[in-house]
Amino acid sequence: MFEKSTWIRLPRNVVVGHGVRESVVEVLDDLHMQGRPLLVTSPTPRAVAADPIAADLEDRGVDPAIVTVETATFDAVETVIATAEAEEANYLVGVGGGKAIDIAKMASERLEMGFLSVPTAASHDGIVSNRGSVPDGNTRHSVAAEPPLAVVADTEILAEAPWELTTAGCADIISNYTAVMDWRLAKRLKDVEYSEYAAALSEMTAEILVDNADLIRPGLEESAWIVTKALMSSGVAMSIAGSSRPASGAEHLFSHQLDRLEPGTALHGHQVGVGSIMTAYLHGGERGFWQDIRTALSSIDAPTTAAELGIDDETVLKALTTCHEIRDRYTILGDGMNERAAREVATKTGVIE
Ligand SMILES: NC(=O)C1=CN([C@@H]2O[C@H](COP(=O)(O)OP(=O)(O)OC[C@H]3O[C@@H](n4cnc5c(N)ncnc54)[C@H](OP(=O)(O)O)[C@@H]3O)[C@@H](O)[C@H]2O)C=CC1
Ligand SMILES: O=C(CO)COP(=O)(O)O
Ligand SMILES: [Zn+2]
Repeated sequence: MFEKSTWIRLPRNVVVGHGVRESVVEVLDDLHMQGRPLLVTSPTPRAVAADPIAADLEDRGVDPAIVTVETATFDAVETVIATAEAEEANYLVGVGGGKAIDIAKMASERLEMGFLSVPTAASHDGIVSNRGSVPDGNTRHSVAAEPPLAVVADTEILAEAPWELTTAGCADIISNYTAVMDWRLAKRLKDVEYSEYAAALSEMTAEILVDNADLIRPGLEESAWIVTKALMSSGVAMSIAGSSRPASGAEHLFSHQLDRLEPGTALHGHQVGVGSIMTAYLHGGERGFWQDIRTALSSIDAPTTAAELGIDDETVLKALTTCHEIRDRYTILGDGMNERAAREVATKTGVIE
């Protein structure tokens, strides 16, 4: 008897475009979300978007509360939960980069409340995903969490964000190539759960982004549009898969380990991009695919070396040789690289000198 079942959780409304920040109230109405919102944000996104959204809401007769979080920690999630309870909030609105949106996701899961995702940076593909990434002890990767009921992505705000945030988002997408290679390898070697639809969507998303690399330039609203759509498509792939597998392989393990060794030094997307160059090399040896990844990253101004990440060579080697321990996810790293092999891949790909 066929007993498999699947439950794909996706946002109901996705609104992307110029000035759509002002549509938050309409989106709430459309979802029949009533009562008091708690805006969950971080310092810069608060000034850029959360305060103006709060003012819009007040003008429309809604009385929002607001909480600002500084770091992606479980303490921050607890602060949001306590604030939501104290302020008698009925739903959450995450306004910011990956940190604010993930904290809102995790808190909404615990509070059993809906939430809206309002990205202020096209820097990561968690904008629509059903994953939340808040470090907990040794766990740094994402876990299942509440997906947003709706996304409101204002391309005017996203285009004005610092260019490196957009290049980080592009690199997070380009890394889908190696994530899917790792996923297929794990399917073949370990028979892990695999979705061809999610894998194809993830690869196609990277393909479209790379094909449009010429259009992705600083300050252009069209660029913000292209990158944001790609980030959402990648998030949908994760939701279809019910895991981050389509968008996270060994290159993400490398990045998560860098977050432990050198917290706050480089952006998530930039780290996974550099990781992807090296894991593409491991998948394809000298045959050239890793050069394609590196070229794609350079074409959108994303870092391709440890020096450009601001991370020293020894830390890169330490991350490469230990990151397979981060989670139970089979990748091209297998049961780990030794130092000589790590030095070879990092040197051959030009990541370290
Ligand atoms: N859940 C998921 O599926 C996924 C989650 N992630 C997670 O997302 C995080 C990475 O996201 P990322 O956005 O890079 O991290 P942050 O949210 O930390 O944002 C990066 C920086 O950008 C600033 N910022 C955000 N918006 C603006 C703006 N409009 N103008 C100026 N500055 C701005 C932030 O300011 P400030 O310091 O004031 O906040 C912060 O300094 C990681 O924790 C990663 O693990 C990544 C991919 C998928
Ligand atoms: O960053 C992600 C996808 O881009 C989420 O992946 P993780 O599950 O490795 O945190
Ligand atoms: Zn990522």
